[in-house]
Amino acid sequence: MAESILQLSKLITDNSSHLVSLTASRGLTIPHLNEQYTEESENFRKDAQCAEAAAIIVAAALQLAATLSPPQQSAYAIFGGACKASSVRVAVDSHVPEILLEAGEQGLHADKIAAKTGVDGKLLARHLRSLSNHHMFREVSPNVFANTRLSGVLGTGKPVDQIVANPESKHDDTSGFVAIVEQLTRDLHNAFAYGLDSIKDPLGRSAFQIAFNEPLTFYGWMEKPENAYRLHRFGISMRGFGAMQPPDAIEKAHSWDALPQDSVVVDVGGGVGTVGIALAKAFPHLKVVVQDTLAVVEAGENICKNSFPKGLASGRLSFQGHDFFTPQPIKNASIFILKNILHNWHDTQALTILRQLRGSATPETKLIVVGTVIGYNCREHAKGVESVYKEAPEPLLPNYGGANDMGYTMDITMMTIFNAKEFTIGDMKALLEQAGWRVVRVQRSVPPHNFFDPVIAVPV
Ligand SMILES: C[S@@+](CC[C@H](N)C(=O)[O-])C[C@H]1O[C@@H](n2cnc3c(N)ncnc32)[C@H](O)[C@@H]1O
Repeated sequence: MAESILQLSKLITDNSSHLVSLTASRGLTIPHLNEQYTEESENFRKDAQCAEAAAIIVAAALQLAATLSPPQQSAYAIFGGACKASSVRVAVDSHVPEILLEAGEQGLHADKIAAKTGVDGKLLARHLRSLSNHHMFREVSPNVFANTRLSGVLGTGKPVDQIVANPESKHDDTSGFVAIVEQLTRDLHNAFAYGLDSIKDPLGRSAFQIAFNEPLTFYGWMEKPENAYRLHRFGISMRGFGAMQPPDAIEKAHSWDALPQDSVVVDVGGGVGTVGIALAKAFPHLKVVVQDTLAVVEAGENICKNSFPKGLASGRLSFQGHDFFTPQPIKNASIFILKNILHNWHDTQALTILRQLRGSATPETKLIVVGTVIGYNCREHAKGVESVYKEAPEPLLPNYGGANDMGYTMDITMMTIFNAKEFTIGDMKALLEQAGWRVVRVQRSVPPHNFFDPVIAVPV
């Protein structure tokens, strides 16, 4: 026990020195916790060595806390998470991060914050104080609160008057992160309470379906006219997830350069073409086809007419309406991409999607599945699969523990909404094999970029 405390402390001190000297030598800055958040403040983490050192420090600090805190308190922090989510919802729906951005360093009294949106100042102060205990907001003097980096990311950056006058468009033209926060803490939070009911449900309904007494799937529910705001916000939240990934991630996911001239790359369920456009721009020798539902590809084509008209005109990029549960019409693809698709579907439906692609694959076609690969929390690898992943050093959990929690949260979220999952490499191998694909390589990324993990498979 004493030895593990010393090992963890050493990881913290060694990597802190490493991080400080790396950033100094590269002219990068580590932001202060109490600074207002800016996108540029995260620049140091774009350096892979800095990102790794930071991840090790965080993982070690959290493991040290778990080791030394009374277990009841550590457990309380986990099972009491609903209270914190409730406070976040109060803060975000009351536009507190935007109000405090305008208030600046000295902060604002909770009564004045509350007056801007008509909530109760005394109750609001208690929510903000509870969050400030985790450095989300800070109490600069009794009942006076200011932003920190953590509360800053909960704000859209828009003027408060504008949001209050037009709350329905709060998320328009934003990075999408606050749309994710609102979606999770408003709608999905109700569904999370029904996880136990779902795993016991003889009808196999998702927790979402039980909570909302809804026979439709989550997507079907969002398409109801009364959920127009939710559907709109969902689209923006997808952009938010995209923004959390490194911008050149798709370019690094495969040796695109090595593909012969005019190789056909099909992004199946490619949305409005975010990946397709990036690939066609970076690798003009490819022919990229983005497939999705008709309404989505029409929207994508319109976006592309503005952002990349040359791609459309030259035929390097095209959009095609296609239902991925039906036979794949492109029979000469070098690459099929499935990015963030399989985790939305139950295994039986995911299997259909994969089999439709297998049915149209040539012996040389490769399938690239991109999403989160959930790490086992033990040091055991999937046999027969080349895995490009740097495990965290002992005595940390191999997958960086608490420094790498988002994938696990996403997994439970997918279970809650869709009865679906984020895949471990074992799950992925098994599913792909059933559909006639063999996994040959997994390229997992070190936190925080680890929900963009390409899995390469070939036809069996
Ligand atoms: C989570 S989004 C992923 C989009 C994109 N691949 C990305 O990573 O940004 C899932 C996509 O699947 C599309 N989709 C849903 N059902 C589909 C179907 N039956 N056929 C084709 N696309 C579908 C949706 O329209 C949406 O664009």
